[in-house]
Amino acid sequence: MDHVIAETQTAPSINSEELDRLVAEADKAKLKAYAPYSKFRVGAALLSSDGMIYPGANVENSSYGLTVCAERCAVFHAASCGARSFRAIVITTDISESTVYPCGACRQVMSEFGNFDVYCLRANGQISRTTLNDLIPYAFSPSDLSKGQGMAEEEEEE
Ligand SMILES: O=c1ccn([C@H]2C[C@H](O)[C@@H](CO)O2)c(=O)[nH]1
Ligand SMILES: [Zn+2]
Repeated sequence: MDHVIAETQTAPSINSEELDRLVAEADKAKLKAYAPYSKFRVGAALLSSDGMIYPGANVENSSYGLTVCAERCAVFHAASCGARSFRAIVITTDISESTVYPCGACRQVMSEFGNFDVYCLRANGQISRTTLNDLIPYAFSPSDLSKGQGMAEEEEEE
């Protein structure tokens, strides 16, 4: 874990063997990216609390806006297999010069399933560790929906 730069105060949620496996799976997933337009390949590997690893890659579309990022692909993959709780995600790109972090849409989608560690891997092997809480403070969350319930009832009464 020496090569991991911690950008958060919290303790790591996974050990170095788990990280190695996730890195290998994310790198493998990146090779399957469908990115003919941007040529920007992204791979992700999401570890569920029951020890399963769900890979994902970005999938682009000729109607550009329909593109789905690697992170959301991994989350939808996992959720559609029944997973609901996660310990960490590793994201990898071909960029060495700087760390690439998940886009806003993916931060929101990941945060639906709580707070977990986000490892961003550079092509040169350097890894930055952060958390969803740090990446998306004040995220809209499932509990926000119930807060609106009272308002809807009040409106009905009028
Ligand atoms: O965090 C990110 C940022 C971008 N992309 C994808 C979307 C698109 O296919 C390409 C360029 O934006 O990279 C991801 O998969 N994850
Ligand atoms: Zn994204």
